[in-house]
Amino acid sequence: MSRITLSRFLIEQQRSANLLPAELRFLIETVARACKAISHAVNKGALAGVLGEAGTGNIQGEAQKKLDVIANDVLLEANEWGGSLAGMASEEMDLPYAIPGQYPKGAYLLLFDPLDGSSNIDVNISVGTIFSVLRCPDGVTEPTEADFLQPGSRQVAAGYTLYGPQTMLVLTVGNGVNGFTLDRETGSFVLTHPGMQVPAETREFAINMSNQRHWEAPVQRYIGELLAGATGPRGKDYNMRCVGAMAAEVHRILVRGGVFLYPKDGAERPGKLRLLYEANPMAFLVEQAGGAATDGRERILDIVPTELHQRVAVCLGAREEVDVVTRYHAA
Ligand SMILES: O=P(O)(O)OC[C@H]1O[C@](O)(COP(=O)(O)O)[C@@H](O)[C@@H]1O
Ligand SMILES: [Mg+2]
Ligand SMILES: [Mg+2]
Repeated sequence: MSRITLSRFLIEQQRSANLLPAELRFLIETVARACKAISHAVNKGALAGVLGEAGTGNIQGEAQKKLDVIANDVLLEANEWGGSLAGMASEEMDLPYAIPGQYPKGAYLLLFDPLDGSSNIDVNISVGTIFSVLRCPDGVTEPTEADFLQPGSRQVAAGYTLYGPQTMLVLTVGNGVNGFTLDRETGSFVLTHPGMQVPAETREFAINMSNQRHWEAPVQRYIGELLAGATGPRGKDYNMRCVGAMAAEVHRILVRGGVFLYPKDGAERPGKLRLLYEANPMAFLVEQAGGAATDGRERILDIVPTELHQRVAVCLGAREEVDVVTRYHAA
């Protein structure tokens, strides 16, 4: 069987499905190249002196790891020549980055979480990069924050790269979800997981149980019913898995099913995960794979953002489970 590389796959999408303008294809290939470089840094770990704290903080008051900063720089550098892009926004940058005037300007905006699950990095557990692509509004050459505040339903591409036992890039351009494994010998991402699908039903959930005291009543009720197992209202036993990196949780769901929740955890915080570069791209992927994604009340992709680093509650994965959680919030 001939191997389909990411480049070949993207060219096919451009030609046959007519889904992919050349500019968007270049952009995705550039992001994939940057992720390869991040993967090398992650793999080297202590050998390259990349573990530990950077000694700085981001806009959200979180201490940055060295790899948060390295991954952000790699993505910026790979993309800052412009070409396909008019601007970028990142978890690790307070403000959006407009492509400087001397470079050609493209039609797209790129948003990313350069290193997701960064508390895992020093203990050699999976981390990822999450990205989302929007169209730059017509006539805008110097995008500002307002230009990035588009609902997730307007994404033209989204994906993540998971740096685990294998490095995998999982992508949607609005035509299903496909997974590519990095072949280190050839340096190519190769299509290994075509047409990924989230089964409608599951017996597995992921949530950080240590926040239980902060959850609202509908989430307490839902998780209580799962924990009650076969003798409870759901009539089956559930298993729990929680990696502490959203990219890994979503990957598990895309491969073998499940549901992941990061609910509202206290009056002062609507959730932990960021809407524009975590929840939206993952919601797009999960929906494209036949699953569902809500904040407990509404579809994540319909939320109109008001801030670049806005947080949101997340419930995504198996449609049946997400429907139950969303119904309990409405009750
Ligand atoms: O440790 P907690 O509170 O459960 O948080 C875990 C969540 O936080 C995150 O690590 C946030 O991502 P960052 O590492 O990019 O800040 C998610 O990937 C993960 O689901
Ligand atoms: Mg993250
Ligand atoms: Mg991050």
